[in-house]
Amino acid sequence: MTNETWGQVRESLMQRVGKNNYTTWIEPLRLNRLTNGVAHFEVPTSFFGDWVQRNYADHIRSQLVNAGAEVHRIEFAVASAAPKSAPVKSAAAAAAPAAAPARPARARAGQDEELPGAPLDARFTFDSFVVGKPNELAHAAARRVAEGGPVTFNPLFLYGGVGLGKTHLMHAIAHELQLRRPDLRVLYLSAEQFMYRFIQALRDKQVMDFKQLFRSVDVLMVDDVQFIAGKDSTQEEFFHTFNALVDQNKQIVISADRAPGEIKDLEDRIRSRLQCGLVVDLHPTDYELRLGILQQKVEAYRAQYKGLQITPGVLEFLAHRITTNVRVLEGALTRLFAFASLVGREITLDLAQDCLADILRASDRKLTIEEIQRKVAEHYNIRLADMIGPKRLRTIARPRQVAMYLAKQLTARSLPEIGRRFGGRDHTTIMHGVRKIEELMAMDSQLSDDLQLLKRMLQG
Ligand SMILES: Nc1ncnc2c1ncn2[C@@H]1O[C@H](COP(=O)(O)OP(=O)(O)OP(=O)(O)O)[C@@H](O)[C@H]1O
Repeated sequence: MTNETWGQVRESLMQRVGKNNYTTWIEPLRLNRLTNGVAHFEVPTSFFGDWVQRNYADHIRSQLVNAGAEVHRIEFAVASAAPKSAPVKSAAAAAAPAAAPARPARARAGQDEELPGAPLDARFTFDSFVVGKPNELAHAAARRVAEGGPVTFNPLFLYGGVGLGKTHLMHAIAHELQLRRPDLRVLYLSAEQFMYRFIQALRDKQVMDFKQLFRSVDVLMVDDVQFIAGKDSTQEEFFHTFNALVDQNKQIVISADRAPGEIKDLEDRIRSRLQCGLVVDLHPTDYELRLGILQQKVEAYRAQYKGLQITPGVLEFLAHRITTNVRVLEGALTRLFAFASLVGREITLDLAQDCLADILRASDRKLTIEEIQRKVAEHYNIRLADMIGPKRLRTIARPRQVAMYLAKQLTARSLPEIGRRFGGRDHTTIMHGVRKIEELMAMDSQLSDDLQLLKRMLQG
């Protein structure tokens, strides 16, 4: 196997494990050799090797096999030239991907000490972030923090499903702060990196240094905080760091894939602290936002692929069909441009359908009414059988109407078809249920929050 193959495998690993995990754990790996079905990798520290072995070795092996390499086992050994205990900074900083220009978040204004942050992706700025209804509040809050003025809400807690722009917004805040307030010490890292640093500090008996470092920043941004749930000592340390910074009136920005109240195994005191500031939701994208993002990306591609034509309607088609997340949407466009330029053809609807058949098929997954009923029943803690049963008690009838409403909104089923799946009810009953929920939603914010959450879970 060549290093080129490993390069390709790394690309697919990034898709599988997510960008943050990739940057922290995969990028620093160096393929040494492949002999007798064993792939040998160099790692910066033995802790690093253990971690990757436990969490990512299976992924790595299966991607290597997919790329045609004969690999039965993976081994990790500490690189001989590497220092005995490499700080996480070296893992993250060494990881700056060649294709995505990145620069590490550093201490500024005459402070020599480098902060142990993850690299910032130079592409993730406010300029390149497309704002639409689903993300306008998150964007406005991020902008406010990026002004670097007095702290008005602490923390800013951004949450939303996969690939909806949380990391992008956090990097944008960091970039903007570095421009506007170079005097501030801004630290961005993932919760996983926070834990890694902390464990390393424990092992090297440098916990005081760790505490001091984290308490000396002006703006702390921690991505994917759900990662620390269930990790007791890391949670404890995070809690203390958090409190110390809030007490000093330093800004904290947190992101997660769900709201603080929904993160399982998170200590109550942390949960309630996280809820103290501004909690903002990045909603799933709508058609207009997806189209806006595609149009912006196409502009960037035009410079790269000069002369490549794209027929009207292709972007609308993609925005309509690929609804999963922005990362998939971007991936589709990248593939389309690369393919069209290789074969020297215009990007037409036919070409898009051919070249993106797998992505389009995957996005086509149809939500069933049964799935909706099950999720709604779970959410309201009622029995699934009551969804189709005759009970008229409000505690059961209301969730049933919520499920009817979602079935109408999220599937292409007609009212009579929906009625059949709700125990043979008449279509007028379904219509009444849908209208009732529409009316209530306007007055009842709890109900409208419930609906947002259910939609996100069902479409996620
Ligand atoms: N509104 C937007 N405008 C432009 N690009 C966007 C927007 N939202 C997301 N993206 C792009 O989509 C990709 C995924 O976004 P990002 O990594 O910020 O997602 P995330 O919410 O942090 O996901 P994860 O939960 O996987 O960490 C990035 O390339 C980002 O630039």
